[in-house]
Amino acid sequence: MSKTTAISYHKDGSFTRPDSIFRNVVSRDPNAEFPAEPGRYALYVNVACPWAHRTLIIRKLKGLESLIDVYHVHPIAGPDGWYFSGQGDSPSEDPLHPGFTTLKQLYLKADPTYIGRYTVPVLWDRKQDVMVNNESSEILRMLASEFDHLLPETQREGNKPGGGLYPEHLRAEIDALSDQIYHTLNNGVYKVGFAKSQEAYDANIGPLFSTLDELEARLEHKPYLHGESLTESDIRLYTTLARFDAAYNPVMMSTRKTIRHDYPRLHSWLRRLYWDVDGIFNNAFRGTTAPFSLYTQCYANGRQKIVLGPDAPLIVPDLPGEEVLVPRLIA
Ligand SMILES: N[C@@H](CCC(=O)N[C@@H](CS)C(=O)NCC(=O)O)C(=O)O
Repeated sequence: MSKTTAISYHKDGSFTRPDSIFRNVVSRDPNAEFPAEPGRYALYVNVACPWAHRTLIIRKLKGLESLIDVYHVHPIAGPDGWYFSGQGDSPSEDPLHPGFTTLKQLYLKADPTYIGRYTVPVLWDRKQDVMVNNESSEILRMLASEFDHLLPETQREGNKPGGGLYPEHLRAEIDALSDQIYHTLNNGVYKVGFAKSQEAYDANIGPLFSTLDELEARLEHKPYLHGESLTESDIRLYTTLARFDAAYNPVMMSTRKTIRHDYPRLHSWLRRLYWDVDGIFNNAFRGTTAPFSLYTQCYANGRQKIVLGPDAPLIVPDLPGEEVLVPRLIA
């Protein structure tokens, strides 16, 4: 099957996100096409990207750092999209394909007929030299469960309090909440911030804040979205809330409220994950969160490119730092 997808971001002024195309799975089954093996897979990420952020969180939360490599592209796109810059954490070329300087080259190596967006995250199989998957929700799930036999007992899902990140008895509830969070928040902030018509903006801003209001109420009697323990839904919400006051509110026009001023329970939930005061998350949240000012800068850049146009001035708003956005929690 030829892997093609629409490149266009907009339909009638509304931002649309095409489906990811590479959808293979890594499995704990040693006979699978992509069996979980130490050192075999690598993740390509952009530290500013919330979808890639999901995969960085789960890699650290599970303690998979020595089993799965990470390669960073430059956080701000070049003329050909994501590229390796040799600056900060980004190598000057693709470590697995010397000479490749863009993610586009990696996608075309995976499929020379590919026409579509060159998105992060990408999970790459070094052994067969192929792209396994470029859909963050699926990579999140694979990394959460399929490498467990390579990890110490305490890191395995079945041995986690509450039955792990995606326990059988909560699956329907987690899927339903993830779906709502995806449409109104994870992707909702893009539908608002990248709207190209007042109608598209108006249609999406209400559902975004209704979901935040609902989640605020939901946390009244429980520390995490589904009860006493962290689940997949918390990870999926975190990547959006960590960027909310730094980027989605000031740059992407989700201006009605901020997390730190208007949502005390969500704010305290965010600070708890971020600071990991009980040391139960292997610093997976703060340790994978970029400097907040980078989020501001990257979204200002993205909105200029996608909505305002290259001739518009690039203005990056001034914002407070970590000490105001997520004040430190002491154990
Ligand atoms: N559904 C994908 C979406 C990934 C995605 O859209 N990533 C953005 C960065 S935040 C990207 O790479 N965009 C490049 C482009 O649109 O050309 C996932 O969740 O993995």
